Amino acid sequence: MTVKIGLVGTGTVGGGCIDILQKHKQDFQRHLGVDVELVRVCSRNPEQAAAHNVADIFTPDYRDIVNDPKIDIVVELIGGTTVARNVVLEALAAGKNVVTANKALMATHGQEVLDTAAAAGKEVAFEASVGGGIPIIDPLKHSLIANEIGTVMGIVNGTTNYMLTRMADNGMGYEDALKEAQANGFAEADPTADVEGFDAAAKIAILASIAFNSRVTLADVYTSGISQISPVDLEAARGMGYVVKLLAIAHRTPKGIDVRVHPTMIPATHQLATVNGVYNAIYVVGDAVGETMFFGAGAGSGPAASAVMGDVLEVARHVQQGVGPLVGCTCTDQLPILPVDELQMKYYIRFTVSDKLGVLAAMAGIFAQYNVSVHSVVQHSKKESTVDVVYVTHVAKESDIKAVIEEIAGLDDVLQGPPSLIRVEE
Ligand SMILES: NC(=O)C1=CN([C@@H]2O[C@H](COP(=O)(O)OP(=O)(O)OC[C@H]3O[C@@H](n4cnc5c(N)ncnc54)[C@H](O)[C@@H]3O)[C@@H](O)[C@H]2O)C=CC1
Ligand SMILES: N[C@@H](CC=O)C(=O)O
Ligand code: NA
Repeated sequence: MTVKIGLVGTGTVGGGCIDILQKHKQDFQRHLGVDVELVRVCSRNPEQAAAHNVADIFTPDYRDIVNDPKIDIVVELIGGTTVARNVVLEALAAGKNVVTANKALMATHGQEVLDTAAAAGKEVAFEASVGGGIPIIDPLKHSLIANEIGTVMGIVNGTTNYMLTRMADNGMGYEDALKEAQANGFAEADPTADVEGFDAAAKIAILASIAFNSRVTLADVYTSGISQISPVDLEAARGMGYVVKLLAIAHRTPKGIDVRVHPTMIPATHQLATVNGVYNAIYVVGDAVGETMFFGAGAGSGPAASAVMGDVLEVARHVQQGVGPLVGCTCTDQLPILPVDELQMKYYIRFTVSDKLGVLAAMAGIFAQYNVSVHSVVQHSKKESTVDVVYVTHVAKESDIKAVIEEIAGLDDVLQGPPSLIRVEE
């Protein structure tokens, strides 16, 4: 039997999938006994289909794919939560299996998608939605299933990791680093999702849902991106023996799920500190297995297409064997989300202030007023009349830190808007 594939989206990831299919179709038959055929592709860019030699099966309308009775698997690679949601839900309702790389969709409408799949008796696979080419969803759903997972955390956005690496190691400016990441096909259509942390937040929502068997959505994740981070912070961190990474963190705690994304200072010796460029790494701790770490390219055409095609072949195998969905939704529990204000950690905070007598004393008074103990304070001259003042605190409560920042930001001699705030993990 030939399993027929319809592909919606022929951009970075879709194009990579077409390339893999064309290169390895015979190998899939020989090694796996799986015969797959790409029968229709759809996008807003017919020139992409032509560039991948599939102009003859191109359609501009996704309904030509979801309504085609001979198609077994619909691959959604357009992104976003509007048309993509229609493609996925309509495909399932029409009795197709679905493979998607869409973390925004799975982190916001995951329950609806999985319920629709269950009602239709079809599969939804989304390995590429987290960590690009790194296998992480499949290990959580299969190899690690015997564990109670306590922690899943890591670097899950290739764009920002690439930018932070270029800024720290090559002194590159923020805008230039972002342009490079976009040119490499790492960034989302709207890179705000990357730099403001929403892409990483969607990914940790997906991972936390699977790891803790409890639905976590994008809206549950406290999110802060890298747009306030400047090379000054990266340099200051280096001077203290730290590196700055955008970490996605999810811990199971007695009070609920602690889930967040924010720039984080980690010691230069930490196992995540050497994960650079577009690479991602996800650290998972289970009660039986202990510590595990998954590493690889988190974005880009080949890595993402590798994960998508892995799902396609697995689902195609099930279609060929006539077996139904093997693993559907695993969210059996309803754990609360821990409010971020309850966090207790160390903080790095940089303010830009006028170089005037009395400013530092006023700031010190505010720290003391909220019982936030300062570990170190360093003053860096910026221009003649302004200075950067960098504080590192002892362990403090998030709500107290917020109050300190708000009050200091209100002082006349504090110049910038929000200060640079980086949480410190030891
Ligand atoms: N680029 C990457 O490294 C990775 C991307 N992803 C995800 O994969 C998905 C696709 O991303 P990219 O390939 O990077 O995007 P892209 O922007 O390169 O390609 C998007 C494709 O969707 C098509 N499209 C957009 N709206 C459409 C519509 N209404 N009807 C039909 N086609 C439409 C476009 O014409 C284009 O062919 C997204 O969900 C993204 O989050 C996941 C892992 C890595
Ligand atoms: N924009 C994402 C692409 C993969 O999910 C990233 O940079 O990691
Ligand atoms: Na993956």
